[in-house]
Amino acid sequence: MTRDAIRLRQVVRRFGSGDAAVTALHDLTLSFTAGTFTAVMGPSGSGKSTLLHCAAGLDRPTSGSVLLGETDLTALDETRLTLLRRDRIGFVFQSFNLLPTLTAEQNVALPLRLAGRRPSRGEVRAVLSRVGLSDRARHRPQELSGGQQQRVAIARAVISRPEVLFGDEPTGALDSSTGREVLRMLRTLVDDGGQTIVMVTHDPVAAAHADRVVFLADGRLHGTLDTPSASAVAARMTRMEATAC
Ligand SMILES: Nc1ncnc2c1ncn2[C@@H]1O[C@H](COP(=O)(O)OP(=O)(O)OP(=O)(O)O)[C@@H](O)[C@H]1O
Repeated sequence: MTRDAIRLRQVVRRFGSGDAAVTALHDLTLSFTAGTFTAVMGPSGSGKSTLLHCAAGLDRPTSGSVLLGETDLTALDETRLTLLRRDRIGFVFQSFNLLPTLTAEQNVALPLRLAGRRPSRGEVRAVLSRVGLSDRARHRPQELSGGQQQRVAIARAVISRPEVLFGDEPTGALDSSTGREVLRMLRTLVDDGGQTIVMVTHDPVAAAHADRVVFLADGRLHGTLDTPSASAVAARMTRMEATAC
C-alpha cells in the first residue's frame, strides 16, 4: 500500500502586491509518495524553488495547505515549524554549505548536536559509510572534492532520518560524472533505505534517476512522467520551452 509523505493542496504563493505582484504557484495540488524519488522540472521562473520551499516549510504559501504525514505545516507557528524542519525534513542545496572549520564527521553530527543530542561516533560513521565516505571522516571540506562535499552534506541531511529529503539542484555545481555518482547515491538511499526524495533539477539525465518527473509551467502542474528516460524528459522540456516562447 502506498502512503503520501507530502501533500500540497490548492497551494498559492504570491509575492509582492498591486501591479508588482507575482503569482509563483497557482492553486497547486500534488502529492509525493513515501519511499519514492521525484524530480521537479520546468522552465526558469516556473516555480520549482518556490514549490520546494513551501513543501519543506522554508516558505509559507499565501493560501492552501502542505501536509507532512498528518501535520499541516501551514498551521504551525514559527517555533514549531523550525523544530519540524530540524527533526523531520532534510535539505541539500547546490552549494554544499558545510562549515569549513569542521571535519566531515563533525559537519554530519552537527544537526543532532544542535538538537541537544550527543551522537556516538559509530552513528556518524554509519551515515558516512552509507554515502561512501568512511575513509574521509577526519577531512575538512577544503580537503574534499565537490562530489565528496555534497555527499557529506547529504549525510548531514539524513542523519536525523528525515521523512523527506529535498534537493535544490544538488548536482548543479558538479561535473557530469561526479553528479552521476551523487545521483546514484541518492537512488540507493531510496531503494535500500526507503527514503523519500524530492529534487529540483534542470538536467534530464539527473531527472532520469527519479521514479517520476513532475513538470511545472507558470506555477501550474504541467503533467508528470513515470520511470522517465533522459531523452523523454528532454523532449518534454523542449516542447514546454517552445510553447512558452
Ligand atoms: N522573493 C520573491 N519575490 C518576488 N518574486 C519572487 C520571489 N521568489 C520567486 N519569485 C518569482 O516567482 C516566480 C517563480 O520563481 P522560482 O524561483 O520558484 O522559479 P524556478 O522555476 O525555481 O526558477 P529557476 O529555474 O530560474 O531557478 C518567478 O517569477 C520569480 O521571479
